[in-house]
Amino acid sequence: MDYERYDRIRAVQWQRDHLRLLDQRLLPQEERWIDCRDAGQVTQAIRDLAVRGAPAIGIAAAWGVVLAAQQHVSLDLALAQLRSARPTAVNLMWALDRMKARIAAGADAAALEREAQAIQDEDLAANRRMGELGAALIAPHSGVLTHCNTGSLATAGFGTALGVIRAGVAAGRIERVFAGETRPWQQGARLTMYELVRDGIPAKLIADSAAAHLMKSGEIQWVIVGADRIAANGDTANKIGTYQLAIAAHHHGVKFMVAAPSSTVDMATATGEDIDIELRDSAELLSTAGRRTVVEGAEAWNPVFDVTPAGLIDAIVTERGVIERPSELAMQAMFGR
Ligand SMILES: CSC[C@@H](O)[C@@H](O)C(=O)COP(=O)(O)O
Repeated sequence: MDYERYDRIRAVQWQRDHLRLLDQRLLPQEERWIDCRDAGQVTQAIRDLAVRGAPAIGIAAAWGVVLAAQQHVSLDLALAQLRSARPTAVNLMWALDRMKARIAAGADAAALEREAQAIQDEDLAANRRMGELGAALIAPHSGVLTHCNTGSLATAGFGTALGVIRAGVAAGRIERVFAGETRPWQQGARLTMYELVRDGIPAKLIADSAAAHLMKSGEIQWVIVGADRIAANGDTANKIGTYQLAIAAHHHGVKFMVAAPSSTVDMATATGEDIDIELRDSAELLSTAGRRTVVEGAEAWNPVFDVTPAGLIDAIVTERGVIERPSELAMQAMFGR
Protein backbone atom coordinates (compact mmCIF):
# COMPACT_ATOMS: atom_id res chain seq x y z
CA MET A 1 0.00 0.00 0.00
CA ASP A 2 1.46 3.33 -1.09
CA TYR A 3 0.69 5.46 1.98
CA GLU A 4 2.46 8.51 0.51
CA ARG A 5 0.03 8.53 -2.38
CA TYR A 6 -3.16 8.12 -0.36
CA ASP A 7 -2.63 9.91 2.90
CA ARG A 8 -0.88 13.25 3.11
CA ILE A 9 -2.98 15.30 5.52
CA ARG A 10 -1.87 15.66 9.14
CA ALA A 11 -4.52 17.85 10.81
CA VAL A 12 -3.13 17.60 14.37
CA GLN A 13 0.49 18.68 14.61
CA TRP A 14 2.49 18.98 17.81
CA GLN A 15 5.02 21.84 17.71
CA ARG A 16 6.92 21.24 20.98
CA ASP A 17 5.24 24.14 22.86
CA HIS A 18 1.91 24.47 21.11
CA LEU A 19 -0.60 22.41 19.13
CA ARG A 20 -1.30 23.28 15.51
CA LEU A 21 -4.71 22.29 14.16
CA LEU A 22 -6.08 22.48 10.64
CA ASP A 23 -9.34 24.37 11.23
CA GLN A 24 -12.02 21.99 9.95
CA ARG A 25 -14.74 24.62 10.19
CA LEU A 26 -13.28 26.40 7.19
CA LEU A 27 -12.49 23.51 4.86
CA PRO A 28 -12.53 23.09 1.94
CA GLN A 29 -12.68 26.80 1.08
CA GLU A 30 -9.79 27.77 3.32
CA GLU A 31 -6.84 25.83 4.74
CA ARG A 32 -6.20 27.84 7.88
CA TRP A 33 -4.18 26.59 10.84
CA ILE A 34 -4.86 27.58 14.42
CA ASP A 35 -2.33 27.44 17.23
CA CYS A 36 -3.50 26.27 20.67
CA ARG A 37 -1.17 27.42 23.40
CA ASP A 38 -2.93 26.05 26.49
CA ALA A 39 -5.37 23.33 27.52
CA GLY A 40 -8.24 25.82 27.53
CA GLN A 41 -7.66 26.65 23.87
CA VAL A 42 -7.51 22.94 23.00
CA THR A 43 -10.80 22.40 24.87
CA GLN A 44 -12.39 25.24 22.92
CA ALA A 45 -11.09 23.88 19.60
CA ILE A 46 -12.64 20.47 20.37
CA ARG A 47 -15.94 22.00 21.50
CA ASP A 48 -16.18 24.25 18.42
CA LEU A 49 -15.25 21.43 15.99
CA ALA A 50 -12.04 23.07 14.77
CA VAL A 51 -10.70 19.58 15.47
CA ARG A 52 -13.21 16.75 15.24
CA GLY A 53 -13.54 13.00 14.70
CA ALA A 54 -13.31 10.61 17.64
CA PRO A 55 -9.62 9.65 17.45
CA ALA A 56 -8.48 13.17 16.57
CA ILE A 57 -10.17 14.74 19.58
CA GLY A 58 -8.57 12.15 21.85
CA ILE A 59 -5.15 12.93 20.40
CA ALA A 60 -5.68 16.70 20.64
CA ALA A 61 -6.80 16.34 24.26
CA ALA A 62 -3.65 14.37 25.11
CA TRP A 63 -1.58 17.24 23.74
CA GLY A 64 -3.71 19.64 25.80
CA VAL A 65 -2.56 17.79 28.92
CA VAL A 66 1.06 18.16 27.80
CA LEU A 67 0.58 21.92 27.46
CA ALA A 68 -0.84 22.07 31.00
CA ALA A 69 2.16 20.11 32.32
CA GLN A 70 4.64 22.35 30.50
CA GLN A 71 2.97 25.43 31.97
CA HIS A 72 2.77 23.97 35.49
CA VAL A 73 -0.97 24.61 35.75
CA SER A 74 -3.36 22.28 37.55
CA LEU A 75 -3.44 18.96 35.69
CA ASP A 76 -6.66 17.93 37.42
CA LEU A 77 -8.31 21.07 36.13
CA ALA A 78 -6.96 20.55 32.60
CA LEU A 79 -8.12 16.91 32.59
CA ALA A 80 -11.62 17.90 33.78
CA GLN A 81 -11.88 20.77 31.32
CA LEU A 82 -10.78 18.67 28.33
CA ARG A 83 -13.06 15.80 29.35
CA SER A 84 -16.08 18.10 29.31
CA ALA A 85 -15.45 19.28 25.74
CA ARG A 86 -17.70 16.69 24.05
CA PRO A 87 -19.65 13.75 25.54
CA THR A 88 -20.09 10.98 22.98
CA ALA A 89 -16.71 9.99 21.51
CA VAL A 90 -15.09 7.75 24.11
CA ASN A 91 -11.65 8.24 22.54
CA LEU A 92 -11.56 11.58 24.37
CA MET A 93 -12.03 9.95 27.79
CA TRP A 94 -9.77 7.03 26.82
CA ALA A 95 -6.87 9.33 25.90
CA LEU A 96 -7.34 11.44 29.03
CA ASP A 97 -7.45 8.33 31.23
CA ARG A 98 -4.18 7.22 29.67
CA MET A 99 -2.60 10.60 30.42
CA LYS A 100 -4.06 10.56 33.93
CA ALA A 101 -2.51 7.14 34.62
CA ARG A 102 0.90 8.48 33.54
CA ILE A 103 0.44 11.52 35.79
CA ALA A 104 -0.48 9.24 38.70
CA ALA A 105 2.72 7.28 38.02
CA GLY A 106 4.72 10.51 38.43
CA ALA A 107 5.34 11.41 34.78
CA ASP A 108 6.85 14.84 34.09
CA ALA A 109 6.05 17.01 31.05
CA ALA A 110 8.62 15.21 28.89
CA ALA A 111 7.17 11.80 29.78
CA LEU A 112 3.65 13.07 29.09
CA GLU A 113 4.86 14.35 25.73
CA ARG A 114 6.09 10.83 24.89
CA GLU A 115 2.73 9.38 25.94
CA ALA A 116 0.75 11.80 23.73
CA GLN A 117 3.07 10.99 20.84
CA ALA A 118 2.50 7.27 21.46
CA ILE A 119 -1.28 7.78 21.40
CA GLN A 120 -0.95 9.59 18.08
CA ASP A 121 1.46 7.05 16.53
CA GLU A 122 -0.61 4.07 17.68
CA ASP A 123 -3.70 5.55 16.08
CA LEU A 124 -2.00 5.84 12.69
CA ALA A 125 -0.75 2.24 12.94
CA ALA A 126 -4.22 1.02 13.98
CA ASN A 127 -5.82 2.75 11.02
CA ARG A 128 -3.41 1.18 8.56
CA ARG A 129 -4.06 -2.27 10.02
CA MET A 130 -7.84 -1.72 9.93
CA GLY A 131 -7.48 -0.69 6.30
CA GLU A 132 -5.94 -4.06 5.44
CA LEU A 133 -8.45 -6.05 7.51
CA GLY A 134 -11.50 -4.15 6.29
CA ALA A 135 -10.51 -4.15 2.62
CA ALA A 136 -10.04 -7.93 2.73
CA LEU A 137 -13.77 -8.31 3.49
CA ILE A 138 -14.78 -6.53 0.30
CA ALA A 139 -15.26 -8.48 -2.92
CA PRO A 140 -13.63 -7.13 -6.11
CA HIS A 141 -15.65 -4.66 -8.22
CA SER A 142 -17.62 -3.40 -5.20
CA GLY A 143 -19.23 -0.04 -4.57
CA VAL A 144 -19.33 1.57 -1.13
CA LEU A 145 -21.11 4.38 0.66
CA THR A 146 -19.57 6.20 3.60
CA HIS A 147 -20.95 8.76 6.04
CA CYS A 148 -19.45 11.71 7.88
CA ASN A 149 -15.66 12.17 7.71
CA THR A 150 -13.51 9.37 9.02
CA GLY A 151 -10.28 10.13 7.18
CA SER A 152 -6.94 11.70 7.96
CA LEU A 153 -8.76 14.77 9.25
CA ALA A 154 -10.60 12.74 11.89
CA THR A 155 -7.60 10.68 13.05
CA ALA A 156 -3.83 10.69 13.29
CA GLY A 157 -3.84 9.85 9.59
CA PHE A 158 -5.21 7.45 6.94
CA GLY A 159 -8.58 7.15 8.66
CA THR A 160 -10.94 4.47 9.94
CA ALA A 161 -13.77 3.87 7.44
CA LEU A 162 -12.00 6.09 4.92
CA GLY A 163 -8.82 4.10 5.58
CA VAL A 164 -10.69 0.92 4.62
CA ILE A 165 -11.90 2.69 1.49
CA ARG A 166 -8.38 3.91 0.65
CA ALA A 167 -7.01 0.39 1.12
CA GLY A 168 -9.90 -1.13 -0.84
CA VAL A 169 -9.36 1.25 -3.76
CA ALA A 170 -5.60 0.65 -3.70
CA ALA A 171 -6.19 -3.12 -3.72
CA GLY A 172 -8.55 -2.81 -6.69
CA ARG A 173 -11.52 -4.14 -4.72
CA ILE A 174 -13.54 -0.92 -4.53
CA GLU A 175 -14.58 0.57 -7.87
CA ARG A 176 -17.28 3.03 -6.81
CA VAL A 177 -17.20 5.39 -3.82
CA PHE A 178 -20.16 7.45 -2.63
CA ALA A 179 -20.15 9.87 0.29
CA GLY A 180 -23.25 11.21 2.02
CA GLU A 181 -23.13 14.95 2.63
CA THR A 182 -23.84 14.49 6.38
CA ARG A 183 -26.19 17.27 7.27
CA PRO A 184 -26.11 19.56 9.10
CA TRP A 185 -22.38 20.08 9.52
CA GLN A 186 -21.53 18.60 6.12
CA GLN A 187 -18.55 16.49 7.19
CA GLY A 188 -19.13 14.30 4.12
CA ALA A 189 -19.56 17.12 1.61
CA ARG A 190 -16.88 19.42 2.97
CA LEU A 191 -14.27 17.05 4.43
CA THR A 192 -14.58 13.55 2.94
CA MET A 193 -14.87 14.88 -0.60
CA TYR A 194 -11.85 17.13 0.08
CA GLU A 195 -9.79 14.12 1.13
CA LEU A 196 -10.94 11.92 -1.75
CA VAL A 197 -10.29 14.60 -4.36
CA ARG A 198 -6.81 15.24 -2.90
CA ASP A 199 -6.11 11.50 -3.15
CA GLY A 200 -7.37 11.30 -6.71
CA ILE A 201 -9.99 8.71 -5.72
CA PRO A 202 -13.06 9.08 -7.95
CA ALA A 203 -16.10 9.55 -5.72
CA LYS A 204 -19.61 10.91 -5.91
CA LEU A 205 -21.34 13.00 -3.29
CA ILE A 206 -24.97 12.16 -2.55
CA ALA A 207 -27.62 13.98 -0.56
CA ASP A 208 -28.18 12.04 2.67
CA SER A 209 -31.74 11.47 1.53
CA ALA A 210 -30.51 9.68 -1.66
CA ALA A 211 -28.97 6.76 0.28
CA ALA A 212 -31.85 4.26 0.12
CA HIS A 213 -32.35 5.00 -3.57
CA LEU A 214 -28.63 4.38 -4.16
CA MET A 215 -28.82 1.05 -2.34
CA LYS A 216 -31.81 -0.01 -4.40
CA SER A 217 -29.87 0.73 -7.60
CA GLY A 218 -27.37 -2.05 -6.83
CA GLU A 219 -24.39 0.30 -7.11
CA ILE A 220 -23.11 -0.37 -3.58
CA GLN A 221 -22.38 -3.58 -1.71
CA TRP A 222 -21.13 -2.07 1.56
CA VAL A 223 -21.85 0.88 3.81
CA ILE A 224 -18.61 1.65 5.70
CA VAL A 225 -18.66 3.99 8.68
CA GLY A 226 -16.52 4.90 11.67
CA ALA A 227 -17.63 5.07 15.29
CA ASP A 228 -17.57 7.38 18.28
CA ARG A 229 -18.30 4.72 20.86
CA ILE A 230 -18.87 0.99 20.60
CA ALA A 231 -20.68 -0.50 23.59
CA ALA A 232 -19.91 -3.89 25.13
CA ASN A 233 -22.66 -5.57 23.08
CA GLY A 234 -21.51 -4.05 19.78
CA ASP A 235 -24.12 -1.26 19.61
CA THR A 236 -22.36 1.62 17.90
CA ALA A 237 -22.75 5.37 18.26
CA ASN A 238 -21.73 7.32 15.19
CA LYS A 239 -22.67 10.48 13.32
CA ILE A 240 -26.39 11.18 13.11
CA GLY A 241 -27.84 9.40 10.09
CA THR A 242 -25.77 6.25 10.51
CA TYR A 243 -28.69 4.36 12.07
CA GLN A 244 -31.03 5.04 9.18
CA LEU A 245 -28.29 3.94 6.75
CA ALA A 246 -27.99 0.64 8.63
CA ILE A 247 -31.75 0.08 8.47
CA ALA A 248 -31.83 0.85 4.75
CA ALA A 249 -28.78 -1.36 4.14
CA HIS A 250 -30.45 -4.27 5.94
CA HIS A 251 -33.56 -3.85 3.83
CA HIS A 252 -31.57 -3.89 0.58
CA GLY A 253 -29.10 -6.67 1.44
CA VAL A 254 -26.21 -4.20 1.50
CA LYS A 255 -23.55 -5.06 4.08
CA PHE A 256 -22.68 -2.72 6.94
CA MET A 257 -19.15 -2.30 8.30
CA VAL A 258 -17.95 -0.28 11.31
CA ALA A 259 -14.22 0.50 11.33
CA ALA A 260 -12.76 1.95 14.53
CA PRO A 261 -9.64 1.59 16.65
CA SER A 262 -9.93 -0.33 19.93
CA SER A 263 -9.75 3.08 21.69
CA THR A 264 -13.36 3.56 20.50
CA VAL A 265 -14.54 0.38 22.24
CA ASP A 266 -16.07 1.08 25.63
CA MET A 267 -16.57 -2.21 27.48
CA ALA A 268 -17.75 -0.25 30.55
CA THR A 269 -20.86 0.83 28.64
CA ALA A 270 -23.21 -2.14 28.41
CA THR A 271 -25.40 -1.14 25.48
CA GLY A 272 -26.11 1.74 23.15
CA GLU A 273 -28.91 2.84 25.48
CA ASP A 274 -26.24 3.98 27.94
CA ILE A 275 -24.37 6.22 25.50
CA ASP A 276 -24.67 9.95 26.03
CA ILE A 277 -25.76 11.49 22.72
CA GLU A 278 -24.47 15.01 22.15
CA LEU A 279 -27.10 17.64 21.43
CA ARG A 280 -25.64 20.67 19.69
CA ASP A 281 -26.88 24.19 19.17
CA SER A 282 -29.96 24.38 16.96
CA ALA A 283 -28.21 27.19 15.07
CA GLU A 284 -26.19 24.49 13.23
CA LEU A 285 -29.45 23.33 11.69
CA LEU A 286 -31.20 26.65 11.26
CA SER A 287 -28.28 28.24 9.40
CA THR A 288 -25.98 27.19 6.58
CA ALA A 289 -22.41 28.52 6.50
CA GLY A 290 -23.33 31.05 9.16
CA ARG A 291 -26.33 32.38 7.24
CA ARG A 292 -29.82 31.84 8.62
CA THR A 293 -31.80 29.71 6.16
CA VAL A 294 -34.88 28.90 8.25
CA VAL A 295 -37.58 31.39 9.14
CA GLU A 296 -36.95 33.37 12.33
CA GLY A 297 -38.93 31.90 15.22
CA ALA A 298 -38.51 28.30 14.04
CA GLU A 299 -37.01 25.78 16.46
CA ALA A 300 -34.83 22.73 15.78
CA TRP A 301 -33.68 19.54 17.51
CA ASN A 302 -30.05 18.73 16.76
CA PRO A 303 -28.75 15.41 18.11
CA VAL A 304 -25.42 14.84 16.35
CA PHE A 305 -25.00 11.10 16.93
CA ASP A 306 -27.25 8.07 16.87
CA VAL A 307 -26.87 4.43 17.86
CA THR A 308 -26.89 1.56 15.40
CA PRO A 309 -27.88 -1.69 17.11
CA ALA A 310 -25.32 -4.50 16.85
CA GLY A 311 -27.90 -6.63 15.04
CA LEU A 312 -27.66 -4.35 12.00
CA ILE A 313 -23.85 -4.54 11.81
CA ASP A 314 -22.15 -7.19 9.66
CA ALA A 315 -18.58 -6.49 10.77
CA ILE A 316 -16.75 -4.43 13.37
CA VAL A 317 -13.16 -3.94 12.24
CA THR A 318 -10.52 -2.84 14.75
CA GLU A 319 -6.74 -3.19 14.64
CA ARG A 320 -7.14 -6.27 16.85
CA GLY A 321 -9.22 -8.10 14.29
CA VAL A 322 -12.66 -8.44 12.75
CA ILE A 323 -15.84 -9.33 14.59
CA GLU A 324 -18.51 -10.54 12.22
CA ARG A 325 -22.12 -10.17 13.40
CA PRO A 326 -21.06 -8.64 16.73
CA SER A 327 -22.35 -10.03 20.02
CA GLU A 328 -21.49 -9.40 23.66
CA LEU A 329 -19.60 -12.70 23.74
CA ALA A 330 -17.51 -11.94 20.67
CA MET A 331 -16.77 -8.45 22.00
CA GLN A 332 -15.64 -9.88 25.35
CA ALA A 333 -13.43 -12.42 23.64
CA MET A 334 -11.61 -9.65 21.76
CA PHE A 335 -11.63 -6.77 24.26
CA GLY A 336 -12.01 -8.38 27.69
CA ARG A 337 -14.50 -7.07 30.21
C1 LIG B 1 -12.77 8.25 12.67
S1 LIG B 1 -14.06 9.16 12.80
C2 LIG B 1 -15.48 8.28 13.40
C3 LIG B 1 -16.43 9.25 13.94
O1 LIG B 1 -15.78 10.06 14.86
C4 LIG B 1 -17.09 10.09 12.84
O2 LIG B 1 -17.84 9.27 12.00
C5 LIG B 1 -17.99 11.10 13.49
O3 LIG B 1 -19.11 10.80 13.83
C6 LIG B 1 -17.40 12.41 13.80
O4 LIG B 1 -18.30 13.30 14.38
P1 LIG B 1 -17.86 14.82 14.60
O5 LIG B 1 -19.09 15.44 15.20
O6 LIG B 1 -17.55 15.36 13.25
O7 LIG B 1 -16.70 14.80 15.54
